[in-house]
Amino acid sequence: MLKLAAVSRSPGGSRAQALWLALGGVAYYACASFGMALFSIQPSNITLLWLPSGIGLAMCAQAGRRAWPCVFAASFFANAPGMGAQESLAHLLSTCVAAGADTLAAALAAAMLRRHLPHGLERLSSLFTFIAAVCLLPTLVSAVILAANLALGGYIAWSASLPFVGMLLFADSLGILLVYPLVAAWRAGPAPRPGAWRASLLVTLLALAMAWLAFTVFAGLIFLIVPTLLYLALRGRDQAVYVALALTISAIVALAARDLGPFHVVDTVQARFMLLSYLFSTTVVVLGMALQRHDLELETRARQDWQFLANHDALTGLSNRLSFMPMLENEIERARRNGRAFAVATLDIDHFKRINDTYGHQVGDKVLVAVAGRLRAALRTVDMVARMGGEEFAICFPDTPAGEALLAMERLRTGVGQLRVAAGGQQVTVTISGGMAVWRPDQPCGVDQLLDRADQCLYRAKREGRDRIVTD
Ligand SMILES: Nc1nc2c(ncn2[C@@H]2O[C@H](COP(=O)(O)OP(=O)(O)OP(=O)(O)O)[C@@H](O)[C@H]2O)c(=O)[nH]1
Repeated sequence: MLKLAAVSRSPGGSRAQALWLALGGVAYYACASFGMALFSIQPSNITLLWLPSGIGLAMCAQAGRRAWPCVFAASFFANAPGMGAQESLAHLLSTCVAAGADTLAAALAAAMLRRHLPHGLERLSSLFTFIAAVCLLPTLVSAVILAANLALGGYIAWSASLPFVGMLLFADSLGILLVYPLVAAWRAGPAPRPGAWRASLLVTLLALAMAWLAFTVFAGLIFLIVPTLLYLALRGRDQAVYVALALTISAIVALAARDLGPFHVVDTVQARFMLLSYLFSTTVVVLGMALQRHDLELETRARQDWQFLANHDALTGLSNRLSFMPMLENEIERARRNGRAFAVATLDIDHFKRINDTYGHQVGDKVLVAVAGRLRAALRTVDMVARMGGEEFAICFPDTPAGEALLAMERLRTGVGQLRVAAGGQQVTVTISGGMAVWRPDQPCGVDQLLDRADQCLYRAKREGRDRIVTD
């Protein structure tokens, strides 16, 4: 699963941020200049991949408004030669509008990221929100402005503006999709060990070699790049995966800019191989993702099982002491806030040792399960019952005055007395003794003290002859 952290605002001071912005600006300018040279389909000069959109987003997500002038300047200087900014005032204005649109897209994407994915691209389920809100929407706004600006400036015909918007939308979104995860993973994760890079490097080289061969020898190889990168996505470290993805996609776009290669097929043998490769890669990718999801489900279920086992008694399924104590603590907090009383009881099966000694441990266990079942069935859903250990149980009656809780305890005592547990040909009956303490707002006390008071009452019930409830 793709797990990414957000590009956060750095607490590292304004100096570090200035350096970050300067580096971002240079990277923006370099990628934009190279992009126009490498990734454009000649002679239309339409850029197929605009990595600066991702760099601009990372800069704005990191530094907010302070990044805007840097993005604007980097975009302006990258666009200026192509748009002839120095030739006339009109061209200068068009270049400014283009740089403004790029800055707007970056700022908008950062704002959408903060609003819709404050923790970044953390889960597979947030990928579609990321694509729609952070990639497509901001780039659509800038693409429309850019296309209109170019048409108004006479750079392109109005009839070409619509396909131009479509191209920009994809090119800019792709830039965000490739750069943002890379930057986020770099800033969030620990630096990978050199050894971890070796395997990733080999797979990256394999993907790059496939891209080159697809454009020179066998077109269908283009589709086999997908399962190769999927292997890395499922096995490699985040940083390595995003580096490989960015490099491979950039290489493909750069190769395609000169010659459409595998995307321009006339040879039937090549076309059939492409078809098979496409079907194979689609199957592998879908299967891989489905298996990944299945693995995650198993992991989640195992974690839930462990959590249940840690908080519950394995024999009776009731909560155990470990989970009962914090529940009781919460209840005390709640009662303190509301100024309401509530009751706590501890109860114990009478002469349980005798049952074990007479009928054996297995019957003793059956008695414990039967008593636990009766307690759970007779109590309200809001009441909390736990097996505290051995044959001792505890109950918390939230928001319940002493009289009502005592009635409930008496009902439990009678109910348990009516239980019949089969032991060979015989029927075993049991009784319980209980001690009850009431937490009152005018006499507040802590968890240990409250349970101790209930225990003292329980001892009294035992001393006074068992099969009874005593309250303090
Ligand atoms: N079968 C079974 N017995 C258990 C379990 N946990 C504790 N016991 C037994 O429960 C018995 C508790 O005995 P005692 O503490 O002497 O209490 P008692 O016999 O119920 O006597 P009073 O509480 O004074 O009425 C011991 O024999 C323990 O071995 C369990 O999970 N299963």
